[in-house]
Amino acid sequence: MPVEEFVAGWISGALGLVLGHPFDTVKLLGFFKGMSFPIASIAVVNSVLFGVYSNTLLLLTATSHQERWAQPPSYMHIFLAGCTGGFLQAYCLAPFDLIKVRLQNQTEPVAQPGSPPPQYQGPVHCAASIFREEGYRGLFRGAWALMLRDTPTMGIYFITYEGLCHQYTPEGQNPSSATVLVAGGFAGIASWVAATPLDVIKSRMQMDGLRRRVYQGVLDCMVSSVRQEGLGVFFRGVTINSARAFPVNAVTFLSYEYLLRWWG
Ligand SMILES: CN(C)C(=N)NCCC[C@H](N)C(=O)O
Repeated sequence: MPVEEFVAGWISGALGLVLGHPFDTVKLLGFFKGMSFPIASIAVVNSVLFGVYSNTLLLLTATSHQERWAQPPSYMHIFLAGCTGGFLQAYCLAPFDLIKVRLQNQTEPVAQPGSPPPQYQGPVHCAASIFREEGYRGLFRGAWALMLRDTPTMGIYFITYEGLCHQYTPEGQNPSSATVLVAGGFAGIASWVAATPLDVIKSRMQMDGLRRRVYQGVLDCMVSSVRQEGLGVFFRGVTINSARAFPVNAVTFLSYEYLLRWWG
């Protein structure tokens, strides 16, 4: 099994994250102290996404990454490989994402004098407290919503990227840097527009259980959110998600492609 894609996915995910960090911080009005935890987690998750995507395509089409521009796979194969990568990355992402959401939501924009200390003192303390108070399954709270969010959206992500690259690249050539940047940016936007409804539900499920359980499951969370706030709830954060997605994914795909060309 080729491992370059895992390593390239690892590095490119970390680079994208550095660029997206200011947007992530604004998104939840929280202050996510330190970047080592998000970099480590996104790097692992992106490595799984890109590594599984590329190896699934290799299984389906018997073409390696280097051969794919000359012998493009079908959109069905790209979609299936993207969905497989998305499903497995969601499983790895679940505990990291839960910790990120819990830490972001507990932090006030401005600390009030005399206010109680935060419940979680950092990522490791947060993971240990969730494990102690909510059990092993607590670490996977919201994982179903995350898998529902990421499986189809990663299919959309890779179809958009590969489709735009092919559209703007002469037959048999590698896409130019500008094409990779634009295609990567739009792939990020398309995937986040598709992901936002379940992203909202996922975050609510992850915060559920902190004090008491409110939702019975993903469907119940969807129904009660729509009842209370209307359909607009599914588009909460879509603008900031898209603004963040363009630069993050442009850089992610550019560094991914260049690392693979450099090693190939
Ligand atoms: C949930 N969705 C839509 C995605 N994960 N999309 C793929 C982009 C991944 C990239 N690290 C980012 O954070 O934008």
